Parts: sequence; C-alpha cells; structure tokens
Amino acid sequence: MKERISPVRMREYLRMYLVMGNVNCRTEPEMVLAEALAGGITLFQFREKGTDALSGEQMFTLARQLQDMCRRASVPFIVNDDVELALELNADGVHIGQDDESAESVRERIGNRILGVSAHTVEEARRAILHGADYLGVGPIYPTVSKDDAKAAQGTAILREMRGAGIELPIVGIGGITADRAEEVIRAGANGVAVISAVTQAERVRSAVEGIAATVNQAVVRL
Ligand SMILES: C=C1C=NC(C(F)(F)F)=NC1=N
Repeated sequence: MKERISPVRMREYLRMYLVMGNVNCRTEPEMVLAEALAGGITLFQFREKGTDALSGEQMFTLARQLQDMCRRASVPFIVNDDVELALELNADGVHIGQDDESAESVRERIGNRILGVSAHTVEEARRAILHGADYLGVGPIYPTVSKDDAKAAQGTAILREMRGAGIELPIVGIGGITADRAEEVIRAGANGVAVISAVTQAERVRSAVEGIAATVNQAVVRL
C-alpha cells in the first residue's frame, strides 16, 4: 500500500499548479496541456466546471487523454470535486471544496492518494488538516475570472494569517495570479501558485508557464 505523500514532495509539486478544463481553453485542451507541460508545470488539476462543461463519455475521454499526457511527463494528475471519476481513472489525487463531500469521507475513499482541500479561513484550514488533507488551496487571492461563484478576493493577508496561526501544511495560492503577482504570493507564505487563465488564455502558453515558474522558483529560493 503506497504511503501518504511527504510535505517536502507536496511543496515541490505545488510550485506551478495548472488548473483547467475544456471550458477554460481557447484551443484544444490537449494542445494547451502539451504546451504547459513543455513549459514546466509541476502539478495538474482537471476541473471541468461552468457553462458548456463537458460531461459523461466526452468528459471521461478528455480526462483520460490529459491524464495520459501528465503520466508521460511524470506530472501528478488531480481531479477536482469528482471522487468517482478520480477513482475510475486511478488519478493521483482529488481536490475538494468546503461545500463538497467532507474531507474525512473523501480521505477514506481515496486511500493515500493526494487530497487537496480549499480553505478560506484558519478555521477551515485546521479542520482540513484534522481530516487528512495533504495541501490547502487558499484564495481567491486576487479577483478571479475563472470561477463564477468565487468569494471576495482576500489578498495575500490570508496567507500571512494562516502561517501566523501556525498552519504548516503545504499551501498553494489561487485566484487571479499572474507572473507579476507570483512573488508576493510566495513571500506571503504560499509554497506555489495555482493558475487557470494566466496560462490557458495566454497567446503563448509555454512561455507563460516558463515565466511564472521562473518567478516562483526565484522567490522560493530567496525565502
Ligand atoms: C476551488 C479550488 C481552490 N484551490 C484549488 C487549488 F489551488 F488547486 F488547490 N483548486 C480549486 N479547484
């Protein structure tokens, strides 16, 4: 039985985390992912949500194809919300929100796979840690265009607050993050950045990823 991921490895994976689905892409999602993998993303989340989101057979086929690309590049493949899909694909992990199934029962169902939990407050962070989360997705740090029911942007203060409260778990910031903003997200205490539109809406996806990854790597080294 595989053991739980170590915090050190989790932090490395969180450096440049691409979150996307078909709905976020201007061109074919496979093309966007191929470019993003070439640019050096360290973790991938399949998140097919919102208007015109794929479902059923089409969604499964796309998920399988993107998972295969990630596997060839040795980038872990995470599924958003849909635990059934994650288990069916034998994905590397799942990411769940506060209003999804409780982290406790998801942990039971997925065994030692990676479990990411969204957290907006120190209280939510503590509960997620209690229920066995391997990382926290914290945000939206800045206003986001990618989630229509997002909460108000919290700025980097929430990251400082969590670290100040003694939250040690690996944290990735999400929400409106660009290359220009990545450094301050890391300096505020995140171990990496999760992005959607900064990459999927870029003219040149590969260089967008390279730019963000370089900024994050420099900021992490300077900590
Ligand atoms: C709602 C979300 C919040 N955070 C994250 C991530 F940054 F990837 F952890 N993913 C989500 N889908």
